[in-house]
Amino acid sequence: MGKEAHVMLPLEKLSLELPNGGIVLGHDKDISTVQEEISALRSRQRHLNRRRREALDKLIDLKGSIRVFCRVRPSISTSNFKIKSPVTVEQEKIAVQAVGIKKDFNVDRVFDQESTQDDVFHEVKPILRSALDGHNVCILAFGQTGTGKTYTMEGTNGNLGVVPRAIQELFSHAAQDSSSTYAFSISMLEVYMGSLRDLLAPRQTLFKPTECNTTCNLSILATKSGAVEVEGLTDVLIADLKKANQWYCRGRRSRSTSWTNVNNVSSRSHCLTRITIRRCGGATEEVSKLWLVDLGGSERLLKTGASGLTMDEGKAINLSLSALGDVIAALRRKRSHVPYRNSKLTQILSDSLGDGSKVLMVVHISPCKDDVGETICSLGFAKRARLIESSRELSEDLKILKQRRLSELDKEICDAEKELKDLNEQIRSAENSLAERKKILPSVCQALSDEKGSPRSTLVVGRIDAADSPQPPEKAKSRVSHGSVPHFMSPTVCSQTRHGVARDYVSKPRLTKSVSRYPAELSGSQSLSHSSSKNVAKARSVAFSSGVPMSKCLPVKFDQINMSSNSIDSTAASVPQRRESFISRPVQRVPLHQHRRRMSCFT
Ligand SMILES: Nc1ncnc2c1ncn2[C@@H]1O[C@H](COP(=O)(O)OP(=O)(O)OP(=O)(O)O)[C@@H](O)[C@H]1O
Repeated sequence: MGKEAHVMLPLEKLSLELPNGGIVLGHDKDISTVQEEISALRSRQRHLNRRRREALDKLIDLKGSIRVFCRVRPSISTSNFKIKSPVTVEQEKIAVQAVGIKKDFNVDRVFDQESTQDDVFHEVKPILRSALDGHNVCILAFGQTGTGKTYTMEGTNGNLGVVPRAIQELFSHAAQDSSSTYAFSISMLEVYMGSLRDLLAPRQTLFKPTECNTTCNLSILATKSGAVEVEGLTDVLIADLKKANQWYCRGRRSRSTSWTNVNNVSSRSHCLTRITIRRCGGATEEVSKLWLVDLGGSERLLKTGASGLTMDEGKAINLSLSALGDVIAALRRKRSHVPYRNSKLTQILSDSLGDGSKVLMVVHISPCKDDVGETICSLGFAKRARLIESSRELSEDLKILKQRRLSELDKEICDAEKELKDLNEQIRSAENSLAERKKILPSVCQALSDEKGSPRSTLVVGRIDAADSPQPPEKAKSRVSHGSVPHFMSPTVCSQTRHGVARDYVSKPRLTKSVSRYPAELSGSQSLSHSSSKNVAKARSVAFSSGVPMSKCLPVKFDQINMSSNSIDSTAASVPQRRESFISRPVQRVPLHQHRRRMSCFT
């Protein structure tokens, strides 16, 4: 036997067997170990997610489920000398001082004239996590006309506002969180003169551009579970951030705006953007709504110089804002009846303003002396909203305790998020590694799973009961012409002689393990002389007929083990001893050798 000869060894002899039945290839981990690792990481991820959610809920409850921020618009005075503003601010306090007036207001956070869109969004971000966790969330921009509500919510191209940043944040979180899958959809509508307009409705080409070309006057329905739905409102599933921004821009363009003395592009309606979040984690699906509302500006009609339609629009805005004020007052007094139905605006938001939901109101004020009256009105509104949380005004001691608890919860959330980030990385890399293994050893994986349930060492030589044996693939099946033996293996004269010997073994049950594990006529070269694309199926059908899963065999060069060239035939015919390799005959070396090389690409 020359150096070219090869033998076949069962895979388990070349690798380390694990107690769980898996096989370690080389020094690497096996597939089942990686799978176990992934499931352990996932269970830790679930635990941390639960902890993070609980801490966030506590934090938001402690801070107040209705939070009020105040943003002061930069002064737009063009005159050279600076007029002292009647508004002075601290971190959580605003003082308004003018002739005969001195009022202080407390809010949860003040953004002064220098504040940036980043500063505002930084404070808004935690409440978005609540929306992702399954709570209904409502973010409202409120204030006098021209004070920057639209600037805060929409922003400009270079200075994105809360809505585009929130959408971005939702997608970014969804990409990072491997414990749940998220689906987002967007709807936009405007409450205009007491009726609802669908801002994302398909354009009706028959309308002239100046006419109302979006669905008007939609009606509001309350479902049995208490959820509110706007009948017929377009809800677009947004697959990615790009699509989301496209739809959002489209909705913005459809808004009703007009010129007033106070604002060149004054919104003449309340614009409501709704992001519906569907979170699927395991067997449960949670649906929550994130409302981002740019309220129409409260205005003194004389001041805005509005007349005709613009005046009517202003009146409608003021009416619905006053209805919102009534709802807030009823919630504050914990009234059993909350007058949601007094306006379309409050009706739509009714399931996102009350119990279980989180509300954030950003009140916008002007720094100008001329606007002091409106500033005090807006801050009065903010104060009422804030009082919904009864325990707001605390003693200094309690404030310190509360602050300490808030810091603890903050830290808990940060730690959990940090660990979750690391876990996500680990899960991703483990999943990649699992996919790699599955890609590299498809035949091995298949054979290992096929083999489950049958003892690894049991060998049946000869006829196999069809019910017990794995079915060969269709292609292999078509070639079978002699029972379970493929056509290309139909017995030759020589092989029939040997077959007789093999049959003798079958009749002696105790020999089933000790015989060369491959019957003589199924020697390596015969079974493995196929093209690589077909060899798995064919080799399997051979293995089936021999009772040995082919994928457990790895070819090794003859000279790597010490064995005589004719040992297989001689042992088969004589005393059957356990033998786990066999030698190809010289004439069959080339195909087997080729096969070895092909098989090597799987290892
Ligand atoms: N923080 C800010 N920084 C820079 N510019 C601002 C800021 N706030 C508002 N502005 C500018 O002030 C003008 C009015 O703002 P905006 O249209 O957002 O007001 P509004 O409250 O939405 O008014 P309306 O209620 O009439 O729609 C805009 O030109 C806007 O760019």
